[in-house]
This record gives sequence, structure tokens and C-alpha cells, in this order.
Amino acid sequence: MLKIQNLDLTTKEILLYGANMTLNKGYVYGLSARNGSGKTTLLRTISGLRKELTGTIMIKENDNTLNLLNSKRKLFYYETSEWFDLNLSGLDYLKFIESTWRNKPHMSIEELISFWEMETYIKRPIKKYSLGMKQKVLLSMYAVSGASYLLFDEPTIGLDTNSLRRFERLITSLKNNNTTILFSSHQNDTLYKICDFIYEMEDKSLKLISVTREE
Ligand SMILES: Nc1ncnc2c1ncn2[C@@H]1O[C@H](COP(=O)(O)OP(=O)(O)OP(=O)(O)O)[C@@H](O)[C@H]1O
Repeated sequence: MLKIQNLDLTTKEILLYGANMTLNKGYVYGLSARNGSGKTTLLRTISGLRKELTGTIMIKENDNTLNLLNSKRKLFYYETSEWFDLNLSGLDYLKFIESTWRNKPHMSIEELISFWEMETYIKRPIKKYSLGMKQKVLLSMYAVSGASYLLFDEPTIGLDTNSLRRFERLITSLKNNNTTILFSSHQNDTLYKICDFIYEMEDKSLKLISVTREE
């Protein structure tokens, strides 16, 4: 599990105060809040891209407590397709992630190219991609990383209805692989139907809500 205890999140203002979060293996969590509440800042903090002075973030596995900074291959976070170098291809990125994270991929590069129908463009430079094409590469990187903890920031940006359904299938298959998933999205997003739990950021704290589905 990934555990956050007593975390303060501060930018120019206090976004969270003494917040706690527990992400258990094999569950999908949504992170819901209004614009500017601190969702991206929280994801950056969990992934070690920024530091907070107060609070702890750790992974607990088999009674061992691991420091996240020393177990980076267990977690994957790639915030936005705006981070891409436009002169590289989607395939360059998928191969790079595969060789850097060195876990057993949740899906192979070949499977993902076929899953997202990326055959015609995956070897072309990213500057020639549409927003949706870039997003499919980004989502594929998560599956190639083979990481146990996947943090997504607004993962459905640029996806059309068909691709959205495929994304839901991908999340279900990652979850069935015992992966822990946390993704931010705006309030009332229909995607929340695939979450088991939702963390709401409100009044500087995180509130856990269990999702009940109609059978
Ligand atoms: N590097 C930074 N320096 C100063 N303030 C920042 C920085 N990054 C974010 N902030 C501030 O922190 C607050 C939270 O921003 P953040 O991007 O985390 O919110 P968000 O919930 O992800 O927003 P959105 O839903 O619009 O994507 C905002 O007030 C923002 O201005």
C-alpha cells in the first residue's frame, strides 16, 4: 500500500493540512476537487517531484516500509503530454520507459500499439501528433512501466468516446494486475464510475468516499 500521513501541502497558500491517504493494492482511486485546489501539486509531491517539509509518504509491502524515493521503479507518473520532446517519436518514449523502469510490463509495446491503433504514427515525431494521439502514448507509458503504483493527472484529456471506453478497459486490466491507481479528475466526471473510492480535497483535507454501484 501507499500511505500518506499528516501531510501539509503548501504553495503560495495552504492546500492541505495534516492530510492522510491510504492507497491499497488492486484498487482504483479518484482524486476530486475544484480547479486550483491542489490535485496536480499532490500528485507531484507523492511522486517526489516536489518536497514538503511536514508529513510522510511511504510504500508498505510485506511488513516492510519503503521510502518512495528509493523505490522509484514502483511508481509511475508522467503528468502531461506537454512534457514530450516533440522531435522524439512515441515509440522512442515507450522503449525508453521499458528500459528505464525495468519491470515486467503490464502490456507489451506491441500489444499497446495494437490496442490504441497507433501503427500509422508511432514511429513519427510527436510534433505531428494530435492531442489524442499524444495522450494514447502517455497512457501506454504507464502500462509499459509495469509499476505497481500509477498516478494519472487528468488522463482522459483529448480522448474521444471510443478511446475513453478503451481507457476504462485498460484501467480495469491494470487493476486486475494488482496495480494501485490514483487519478485526478474534475468533479462529477463520469469516469468516476470506474473508481472504487474517491478522495475529495475539501477544506484543506482529504475525505475518503466509497463508490457504490448499481448492479
Ligand atoms: N509552482 C508553483 N508555484 C506557486 N504556486 C503554485 C505552483 N504550482 C501550483 N501552484 C498553486 O497551487 C494551487 C494548486 O494548483 P494545482 O495545479 O495543484 O491545482 P489543480 O487542482 O491540479 O488544478 P486544475 O484542476 O486546474 O488542474 C493553485 O493556486 C496554483 O496557483
